[in-house]
Amino acid sequence: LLLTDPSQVQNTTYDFIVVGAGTAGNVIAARLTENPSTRVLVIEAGGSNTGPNSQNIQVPLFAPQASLPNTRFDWNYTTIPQKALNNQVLAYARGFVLGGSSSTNLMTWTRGSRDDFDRFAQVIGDSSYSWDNMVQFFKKSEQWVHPRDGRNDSDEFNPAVHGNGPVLITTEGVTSVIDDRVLATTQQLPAEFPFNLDSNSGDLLGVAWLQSSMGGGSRSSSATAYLAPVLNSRQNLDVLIQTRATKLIQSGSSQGLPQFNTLEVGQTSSSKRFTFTARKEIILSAGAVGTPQILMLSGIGNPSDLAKLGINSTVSLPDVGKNLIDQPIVSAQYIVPNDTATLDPITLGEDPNAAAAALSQWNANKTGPLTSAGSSHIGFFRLPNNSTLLQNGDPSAGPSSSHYELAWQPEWAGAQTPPTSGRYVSNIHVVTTPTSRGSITLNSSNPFTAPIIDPNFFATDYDLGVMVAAIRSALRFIKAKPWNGFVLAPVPGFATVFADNSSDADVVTYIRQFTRSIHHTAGTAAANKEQGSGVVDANLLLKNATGVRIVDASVFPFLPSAHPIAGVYGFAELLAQKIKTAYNI
Ligand SMILES: Cc1cc2nc3c(=O)[nH]c(=O)nc-3n(C[C@H](O)[C@H](O)[C@H](O)COP(=O)(O)OP(=O)(O)OC[C@H]3O[C@@H](n4cnc5c(N)ncnc54)[C@H](O)[C@@H]3O)c2cc1C
Repeated sequence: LLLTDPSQVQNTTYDFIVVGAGTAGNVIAARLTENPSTRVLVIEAGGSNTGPNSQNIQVPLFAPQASLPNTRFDWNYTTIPQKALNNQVLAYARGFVLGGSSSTNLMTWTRGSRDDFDRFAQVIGDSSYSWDNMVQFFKKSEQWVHPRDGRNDSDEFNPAVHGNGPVLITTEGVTSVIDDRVLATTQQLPAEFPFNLDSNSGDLLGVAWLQSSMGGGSRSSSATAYLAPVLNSRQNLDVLIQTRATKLIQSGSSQGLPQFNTLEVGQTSSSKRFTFTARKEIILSAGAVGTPQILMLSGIGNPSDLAKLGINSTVSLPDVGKNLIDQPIVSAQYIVPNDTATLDPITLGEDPNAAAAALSQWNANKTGPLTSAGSSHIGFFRLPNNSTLLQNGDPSAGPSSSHYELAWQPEWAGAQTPPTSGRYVSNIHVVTTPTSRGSITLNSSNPFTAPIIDPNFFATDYDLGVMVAAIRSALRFIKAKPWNGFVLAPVPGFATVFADNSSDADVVTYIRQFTRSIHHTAGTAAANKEQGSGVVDANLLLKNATGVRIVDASVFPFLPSAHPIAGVYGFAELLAQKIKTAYNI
């Protein structure tokens, strides 16, 4: 049942309570309720993924609008001023809707590398998280569907890599004017930019066709793929939306440890509070911002920090909210001939007729330019082994992991103020193995006050150096022969960086002005095998307590050296199985 007010919930006790109907939360809820005798209550702060404006979270090309601040789908967070970015305050998107950030993200689907997951296994102390074991859970979460335009996609992916799960994965719904040029560049410069048929195979490196979580011409989220098919048919599943978990309440002790089986919820700062009890566990899946916030509101964190806000300590776990990892992203744009069929006439608003025609085509049969997620290709790369950036050690998980990512878009994209006309190709650059760490801290003991968010971008010279290297690498790509006569010039704001004699200082100036978050927040309730550090153990159970497990991006001790959501789904599938085994359900 879908419920919108806590007073509508008929029962006060369930087997499991899941906090957050986001990416991971819906996987857990859907898998646990496969057994009809297991009763699950899900609490979600945001609203429905259907209804007013929901086209923005369905149409692939509208994905950048899905996460805009001040919409009903976003938490509307901002960061504290970022010192390394000229003290800019950045928008910090998080999905506030059924499906969480899987309903609002940019849909890029990358698992990461074999070494990324083997490092997880080592740090968490459990071989379940190794690449070889995770493949079955990746496959359990997704399946390949063919691109919307019906073209032959056999040279765009490897079917053996993909599975038979609910999330739909595909390449762009339409081909683009840059596809041939990107592929020709991989042939011309194969040493630096090799072609990779499917970078979800564990071998991440090289340039691949971009895979996105969409199918049938629409976004595929945990709400559409996992929740919607079972929500009305399973009597043992209740989902309460528009309701926030305000704190965990200690219900007693078990095995000499504080036990948390009771959850307090409310709809506004001053509204009545309700409590629900879990017979077995409360599973926090509120994401890398929400989960540490709930823990700290419950007295779980650094006791002296919490005391300053008048919160009594229940469990001392100083790493709650620490170790925030995010990846910085910066874009560059190039001017291409005005008769080029880029996506700009639609996305920049220059041609309202083209935009209207594209929307009616999408409404009629879910085909056409709106079935593009924006990028055509994505590449993951390593610094050269002799790079001075690696002289103090390699922060990546191993030789199959990346240090940076490049992607190419047949349209204007980036933080710069967009023009209203013209045709462009954009290049994005991402540091995928950053060494900077930020934090989530409480601003107040009021659960309806946003926490203090600090991604702490470019706190290390390594991160800044990798971004410079990524931009220089992208320049070698775009200055290669296949782009001659097509890329006419960089946009004026990128001209200094583009110049053959640009200095590193020029590149850094650009980076400081235009870097944004890619919104891959993770690590704020990290899993760790060491006693005395981290927040959860190898089974993702809260340390020094009983009754609480955490399944979301906050448990990643590192980010995969790619986009994280396929890994979040994979972890959630693995944990659903671990929980079923633990309770014999
Ligand atoms: C704009 C944007 C673009 C991104 N692009 C990509 C991409 O292209 N590819 C990729 O791999 N990753 C991308 N990411 C990251 C990816 O989407 C996330 O890492 C992933 O979805 C996180 O899953 P999660 O389960 O940890 O959290 P979420 O999916 O965010 O779920 C958390 C849920 O908990 C709810 N919640 C939070 N607090 C409370 C509370 N107190 N009470 C009740 N409910 C609560 C939230 O409303 C939300 O529904 C992007 C993220 C964003 C925001």
